[in-house]
Amino acid sequence: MRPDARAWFSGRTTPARSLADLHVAALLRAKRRGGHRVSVVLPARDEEATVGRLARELVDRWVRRVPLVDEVLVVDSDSGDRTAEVARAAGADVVAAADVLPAHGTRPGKGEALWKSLAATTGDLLVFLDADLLGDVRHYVPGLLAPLLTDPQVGYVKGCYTRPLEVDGRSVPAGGGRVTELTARPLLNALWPELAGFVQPLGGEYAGRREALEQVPFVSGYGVEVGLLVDLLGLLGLGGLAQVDLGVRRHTSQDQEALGRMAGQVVSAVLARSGSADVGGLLTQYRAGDGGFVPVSTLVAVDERPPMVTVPEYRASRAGAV
Ligand SMILES: O=c1ccn([C@@H]2O[C@H](COP(=O)(O)OP(=O)(O)O)[C@@H](O)[C@H]2O)c(=O)[nH]1
Ligand SMILES: O=C(O)[C@@H](COP(=O)(O)O)O[C@H]1O[C@H](CO)[C@@H](O)[C@H](O)[C@H]1O
Repeated sequence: MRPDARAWFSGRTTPARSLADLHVAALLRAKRRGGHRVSVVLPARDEEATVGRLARELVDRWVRRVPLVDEVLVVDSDSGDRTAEVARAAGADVVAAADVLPAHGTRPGKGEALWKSLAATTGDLLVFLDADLLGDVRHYVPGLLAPLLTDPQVGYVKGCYTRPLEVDGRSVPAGGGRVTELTARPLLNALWPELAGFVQPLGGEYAGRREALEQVPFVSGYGVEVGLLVDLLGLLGLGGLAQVDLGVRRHTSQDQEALGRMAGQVVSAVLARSGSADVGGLLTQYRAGDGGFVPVSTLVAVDERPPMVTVPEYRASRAGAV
């Protein structure tokens, strides 16, 4: 690892493996002293099985009992199941991604849901969590907020963790983060070695200051995490980034073909940022059929939304909020 990445890894990685690692009362004081509002955002597509427990725990613990959080918003990303109803019943605010900034239309993808969340929330600090998290994640929100509440130099914080893999309902202790290990990490190490200290560059749990997040584009699909990391490196410098060790992260996993498409989107986002010539953006995978291999092609080209500060309706709403 390059010296700058190693120094960053050593100096900017803090433990938050459980609530025991955190001084929640001090964080609450720091929030009040700084006059912060905190929004937690759950992008959710077809997560009815998991979003309810997660949203309920967040609202009960971090809004009602300990007011570290001011709003929990589930952004319903074109779900076909009861995600919205389940999240609302659990006490979360819910908005359909398609209903936010309707004049700007709607696009599929996680990054679209996250971009829209900037216009549907009020916090100056935002925390993003996947809606398919499993297990005890009580410490995730305070852990991700801690660097933002205690160090004004930090503008963006990524969670890191070990990644058990859930396969057919069985959990194996390692093997998760397949796109990270097989695609994102090799690419990032080659193209932005200063980011080599990030243990989970694609992780879905992160937090940031609105004043930073609103200044960068959001890749509309699964390239959003790698896009944000590279763009916020450019905006804030390595010194403005941090990571917290959240211990373990379990979530519902997708199959290899789906992750292949995800990897295609990540590669497109990286190539677009590395100055590579316009790439085709078409991924062809193969399914084995009785009569031989069947090609299946998917568009993985980068589609991204501009920095939210360039959106007039957003600027107007924020002017009204000041
Ligand atoms: O079009 C999409 C795809 C995914 N997601 C959400 O983004 C998070 C991460 O997606 P997923 O679980 O599919 O990715 P994985 O964690 O398996 O890499 C989850 O909360 C999804 O519901 C979303 O809001 N819109
Ligand atoms: O880190 C990864 O390799 C992928 C896939 O994880 P798994 O192999 O399903 O544990 O998961 C992440 O990547 C996505 C793209 O950036 C994020 O949107 C997800 O939140 C994150 O889970």
